[in-house]
This record gives sequence, C-alpha cells and structure tokens, in this order.
Amino acid sequence: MTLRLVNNAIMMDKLGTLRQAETEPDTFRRIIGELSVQLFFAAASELPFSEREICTPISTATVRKVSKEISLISVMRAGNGMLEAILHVWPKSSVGHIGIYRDKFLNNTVEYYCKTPGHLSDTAVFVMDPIIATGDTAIASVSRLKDMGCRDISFLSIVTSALGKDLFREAHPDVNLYAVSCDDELVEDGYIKPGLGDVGARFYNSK
Ligand SMILES: O=P(O)(O)OC[C@H]1O[C@H](OP(=O)(O)OP(=O)(O)O)[C@H](O)[C@@H]1O
Ligand SMILES: O=c1cc[nH]c(=O)[nH]1
Repeated sequence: MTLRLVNNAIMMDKLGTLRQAETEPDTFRRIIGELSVQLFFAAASELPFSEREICTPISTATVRKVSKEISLISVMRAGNGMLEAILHVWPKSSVGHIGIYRDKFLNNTVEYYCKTPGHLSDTAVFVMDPIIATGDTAIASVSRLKDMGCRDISFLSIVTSALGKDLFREAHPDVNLYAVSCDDELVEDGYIKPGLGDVGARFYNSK
C-alpha cells in the first residue's frame, strides 16, 4: 500500500479552513465534499478504460470510457459526508454503507450495520471515511469488504494519523490510501493532533 497525499495550494487552503474550530457546519460540509471529490479523482487515475471512436461537431475523436463499475462504500457516519459529493460526480456508482466503530471499553471494533451492493467483488471499490486515527475502523472496514470477496479497493480519507497509516499499511498492504494530510500525533481518546476534531459531530452539527 502506498499513502498518496493529494494536496495542492487550494486544497491546503481549504484544509486550513476545515481545521479551524470556528468554521461553521455549512462551510465544513462543503469543503469535506470538495476535498473528497479531489481524492476520488486522484484515486480514479488507476481505473481501467476502453477507447472508442465518436464524432465531435468538428471531426472524429478517440474517447475513453471507464470500463469497470464503481462502488462507493461509506463508513458511517462521517463517510456519508464524502459519499454525497462523490456520488454527485459519478452518479452511476453502486453504494454501500458500513457501520463500524471502535469501542474503547471493549478495545475492539463493533459492526452495527452493513448493506452493500450484491456484485461488489466485481467492481472497483472506493471506501471513504474522513478520519483514520488509530486505524482500527478503517482496517476493520476493509477486512469486512475483503471477506465479501473485494480485491480492488482504494481508501479515501481527508486526514490520517501517521500511526493509523502505518497500521493500515501493515494490515492491508494491497490497498491504496489517498489522503489530503497525514498528521503526526494522536492524543488522548484517539483524536488526531492537529486534526479536525470530531468530524461526524462537526459535519452534522450534532454530538
Ligand atoms: O481510526 P479510528 O481510531 O478507528 O477512528 C476513526 C473513526 O472515528 C470517526 O468516527 P466516529 O467513531 O467518531 O463515529 P461517527 O462517524 O459516528 O462520528 C471517524 O469517522 C472514523 O470512523
Ligand atoms: O481525530 C479524530 C479521531 C477520531 N474521530 C474523529 O472524528 N476525529
């Protein structure tokens, strides 16, 4: 697995706004969506395509069509914020939802929901969750997808911790991870520093 950092001056400017504690939920949501689309486009550079001849208004041209079906898998709940924006740019995707969280008392992950497309293993699977902190949730989500037969998996995340990235790579060396930032530290309660805070709570203006 490689961590591909997808960032440029504009994306970093937007990430800075996301990091600011006083950023309002409407702006927070919009930027999560914008950055998610950039991650999806970067990850899509690995997709297979076929070529065909078409007529433009001026001449003929050889154009490319994506030749593999795409599945988008949201790790709830914060993954839903990325899903919405990506679905908007590739509406013919199939969509699945996985509900997995890290239970700090059990010191394990707990799955509470899983609904995915039936033909998932034949598709290019893009899993999304804005945060990889300890890595437990991302690792468990990808393991679940592999149990269903998925082999072509990319993981999209806005911010990963360095530790989470390393543990993810150990667990799933065959999965490419795309992120806007890799932050150095994890603090008490498993939050990334500087990070984004509680992303689900900030996205939904909720607890
Ligand atoms: O790498 P980990 O240590 O497992 O932490 C990352 C998880 O934490 C956040 O979700 P959270 O559990 O806060 O749930 P939410 O999406 O419902 O807010 C985030 O969206 C990841 O799913
Ligand atoms: O930094 C973190 C860690 C876990 N969950 C979040 O929402 N943020």
